[in-house]
Amino acid sequence: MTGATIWLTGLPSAGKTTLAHELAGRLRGDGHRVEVLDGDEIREFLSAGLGFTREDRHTNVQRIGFVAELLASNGVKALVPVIAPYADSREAVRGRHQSEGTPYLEVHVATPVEVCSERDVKGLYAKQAAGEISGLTGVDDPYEAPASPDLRIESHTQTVQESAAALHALLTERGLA
Ligand SMILES: Nc1ncnc2c1ncn2[C@@H]1O[C@H](COP(=O)(O)OS(=O)(=O)O)[C@@H](OP(=O)(O)O)[C@H]1O
Ligand SMILES: Nc1ncnc2c1ncn2[C@@H]1O[C@H](COP(=O)(O)OP(=O)(O)O)[C@@H](O)[C@H]1O
Repeated sequence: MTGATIWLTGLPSAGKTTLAHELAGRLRGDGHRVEVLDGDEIREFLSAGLGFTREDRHTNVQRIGFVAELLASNGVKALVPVIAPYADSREAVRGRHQSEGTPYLEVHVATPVEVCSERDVKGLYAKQAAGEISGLTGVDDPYEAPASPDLRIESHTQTVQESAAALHALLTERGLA
């Protein structure tokens, strides 16, 4: 089966992880090999020691992009729910896939910051508001929204199932599902 990297970029609490796992379930049900490269897990091992400076985020995204491409070039659907806030970091990952001839899709989970901060799945927005942390993406740290993603998901106007169905439809359209 053809592998591919599907990168879900967006703010904290946008819905990246939820959608990655929902899509993973659907793809596995259809017999695809799937890995979800979750940002939090990667930061415990592969990117242990990295913080949230621009440089560290870039390094983190390049490492994850490298592993995703290895998996994708071996027939795996690599689903990557990672913020990746900088356009040049994302472009470098896309370029690596292009030069290897490996399919790559960029999905912007475009939930507005107001909705994300209400969801606040991990309590980060509250901590930032209380002055306990700083440098939170979308609040007091940059997020460069993709100019022309393969798909933009408005998760605040859809159920998880509807968003996952839109993602699945994109893969089908590209001959990947
Ligand atoms: N300052 C700050 N800014 C953004 N995110 C923060 C921060 N501190 C901790 N976290 C938590 O770390 C997760 C983001 O890690 P990523 O590897 O996806 O980010 S990045 O691409 O390297 O920017 C992110 O996970 P998600 O909420 O799933 O997006 C956060 O839970
Ligand atoms: N259409 C949707 N797609 C994804 N998540 C949604 C959607 N609608 C509501 N949510 C909720 O938003 C939250 C997103 O959290 P999470 O997936 O952990 O975000 P992220 O990985 O981007 O930080 C979850 O509680 C999820 O149930």
